[in-house]
Amino acid sequence: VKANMPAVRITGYDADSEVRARAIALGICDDVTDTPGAAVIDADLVILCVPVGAMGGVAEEFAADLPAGAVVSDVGSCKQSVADALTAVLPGAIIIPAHPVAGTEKSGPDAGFATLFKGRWCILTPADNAPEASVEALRTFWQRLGAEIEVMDARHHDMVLAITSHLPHLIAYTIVGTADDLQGVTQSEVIKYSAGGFRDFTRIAASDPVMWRDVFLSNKDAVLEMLQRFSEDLSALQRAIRYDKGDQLEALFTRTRNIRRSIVEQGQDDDAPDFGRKH
Ligand SMILES: NC(=O)C1=CN([C@@H]2O[C@H](COP(=O)(O)OP(=O)(O)OC[C@H]3O[C@@H](n4cnc5c(N)ncnc54)[C@H](O)[C@@H]3O)[C@@H](O)[C@H]2O)C=CC1
Ligand SMILES: O=C(O)C(=O)Cc1ccc(O)cc1
Repeated sequence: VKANMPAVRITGYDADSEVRARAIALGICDDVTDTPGAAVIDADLVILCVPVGAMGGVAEEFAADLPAGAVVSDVGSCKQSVADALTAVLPGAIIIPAHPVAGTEKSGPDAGFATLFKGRWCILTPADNAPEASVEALRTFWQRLGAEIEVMDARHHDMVLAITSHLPHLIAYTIVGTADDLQGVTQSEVIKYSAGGFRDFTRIAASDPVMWRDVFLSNKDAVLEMLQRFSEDLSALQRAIRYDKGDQLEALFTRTRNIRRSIVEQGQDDDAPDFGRKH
């Protein structure tokens, strides 16, 4: 925001006083406050950037100080639970949940950078009664940060992101944990012989534990649905290996290679191991 909209005044609040001090030192906030209420008191737009399980509690803390007409949004990785939590504690407020599908495995104020949202999707999930002018204002805000905008229903968002982002993280956490638990294989061997695929998993598996705990608990239904389908497909592969069905394995691997090729041909990937790319 500082880089793209220098006239916008940014007031920050974080429960951690060290984070508040760092935000000032980095120049990413003009001011920080000691309470959430003081941060929102003259706001046009409030953006909640806390783990998804903490959104409702933070909103409750500033509810009494929120100016009429302010737009309340967020950047959480799942949307229906956030919409429900905010609606419950901010009756009558203009709530437009959002998810910039961009990030890294790093967190904290030092992990941000001005081009993070450039060319990435930002998904808005306004309720049906959200004022059109406010949705358009939030669309313009994210466009000014370089993002491309999609508007969709919160439940649909949660289903799509469950397969494209949440399940890949769950798989990464699992495989790195499984490798670490192996008897008879030392940790140094895992590190020494980790080929590209495993290294990519370790990057994803280094993502913030609290953030991802909250994503899985908050998007439980969609994640469990996708996990069920994934487990069935994995079992089918397991059977194909057990019964030497090489043709089945080859057919699947050919299909998936073609999917990857079509993504690269369309210029929608630069080979970076990053689930946050647009498309
Ligand atoms: N890291 C990523 O790549 C992406 C994260 N998101 C979403 O963005 C949100 C924030 O994630 P990050 O910025 O990565 O995390 P972060 O760890 O950098 O920042 C979260 C901050 O929230 C503060 N906090 C926690 N509970 C609080 C409370 N009750 N009151 C006040 N402050 C509190 C923490 O002290 C921390 O500084 C999450 O909802 C996450 O799902 C969305 C897209 C990408
Ligand atoms: O680091 C990666 O590869 C990511 O996938 C980052 C990311 C994490 C959470 C999101 O909701 C969106 C993007």
